[in-house]
Amino acid sequence: MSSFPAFRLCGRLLQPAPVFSTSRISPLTLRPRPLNQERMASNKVEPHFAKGEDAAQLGPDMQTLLQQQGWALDADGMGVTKTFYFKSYFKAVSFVNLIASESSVKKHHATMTVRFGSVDVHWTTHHPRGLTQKDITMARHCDNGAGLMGAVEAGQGLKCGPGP
Ligand SMILES: C[C@H](O)[C@H](O)[C@H]1CNC2=NC(N)=NC(=O)C2=N1
Repeated sequence: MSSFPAFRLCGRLLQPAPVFSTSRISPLTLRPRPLNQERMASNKVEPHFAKGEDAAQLGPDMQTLLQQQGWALDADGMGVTKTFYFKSYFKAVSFVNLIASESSVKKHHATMTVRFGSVDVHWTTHHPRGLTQKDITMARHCDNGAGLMGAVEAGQGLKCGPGP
């Protein structure tokens, strides 16, 4: 049990975690193991295109998404993810509905997490497994839709603050 005080933010119980805990110390090296993010950054993940996709054609479009549009590969390179930020919860939900509408048309559906002022979006293709043209098309649709909904830069989105 932690001896640090716990408090609530946005309904979540927050407990400060020590930077290094003994469970993260390797008995062999006595050095802390890297945090998840560090591990992912040092492990270069490559896009994994689904069987039957033209990787030579999709590759450059994928690189544009990753290098210029703020998308990131997920841990196994089978999907792409991006967080969109909004000034209101209503805008965030409207953005989700915009994507949901196009998803019905294209029969391709994102995993989306709506927060107070942001939406996490993840695209992947299940059959065949990997990244496809559909994921790229829908990711672009998200970028266009975010523009229409007045998405803002990270840090400018609506944040959960202390109540009155
Ligand atoms: C039959 C139906 O079209 C498929 O199951 C669709 C549904 N929506 C989907 N959405 C996404 N993101 N990936 C898929 O592989 C997928 N498959």
